[in-house]
Amino acid sequence: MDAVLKSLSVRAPEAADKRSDAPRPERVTERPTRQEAEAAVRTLLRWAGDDPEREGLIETPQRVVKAYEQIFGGYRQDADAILDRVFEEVEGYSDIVLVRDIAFHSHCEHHMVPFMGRAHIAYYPRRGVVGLSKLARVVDAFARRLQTQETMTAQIAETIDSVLHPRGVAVMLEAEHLCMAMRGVQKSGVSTITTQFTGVFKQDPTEQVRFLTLVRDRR
Ligand SMILES: Nc1nc2c(ncn2[C@@H]2O[C@H](COP(=O)(O)OP(=O)(O)OP(=O)(O)O)[C@@H](O)[C@H]2O)c(=O)[nH]1
Ligand SMILES: [Zn+2]
Repeated sequence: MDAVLKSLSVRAPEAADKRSDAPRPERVTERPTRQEAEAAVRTLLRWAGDDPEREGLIETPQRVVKAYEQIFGGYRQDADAILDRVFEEVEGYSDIVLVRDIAFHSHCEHHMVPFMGRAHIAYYPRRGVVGLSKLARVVDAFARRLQTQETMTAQIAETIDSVLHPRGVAVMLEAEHLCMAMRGVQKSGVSTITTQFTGVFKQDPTEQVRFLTLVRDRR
């Protein structure tokens, strides 16, 4: 079961242990109603300096909430379940499988501003392979949450590792963070690269080089 889904599970307030020496209870997160979410958008529109009642903005809160359902739909997805179908009839194929240039859009957890880029994923199958699209679906399941690039990289690698038990997983994300481009330090065109390796990719630097070479080789 996916840790983020678990951390967002709703618990009754009385279930929390009130003793001061007790371990910290699991976070209680009540999902607000759609009406509450739309009211929050109206507040932000007023905070930005606009009039939420003017014609162009009157339906914007509904649209924003609908957009959030898609953009943050990853909270309602179980990433492990995406990988539950394994194809074993692959004539014993056990060499590298690399899916590169998986485009993704996410939002940074610090500013709720988009960061976007490409994910490259490789694994050495141990017992069959998964559908290639499923790797892209795992990327989306984590991208459609509030994220840091590092966390997202680790979550993708951990999910593939723990569900498929391959001989190794390599994940690389390259992304541009609009919170660095549109605001704050205002540097455009900066890429951030993150990698996470498990198994043979972690143990053997030549496997890392093979992965990086295949990611970079554009012939
Ligand atoms: N490590 C990491 N940092 C991120 C990511 N996305 C955004 N950030 C950074 O998160 C930091 C938040 O810094 P704070 O000082 O708390 O916030 P801030 O005052 O808005 O920072 P500035 O962006 O420098 O204006 C910034 O340096 C962002 O560039 C990410 O995915 N990974
Ligand atoms: Zn940010």
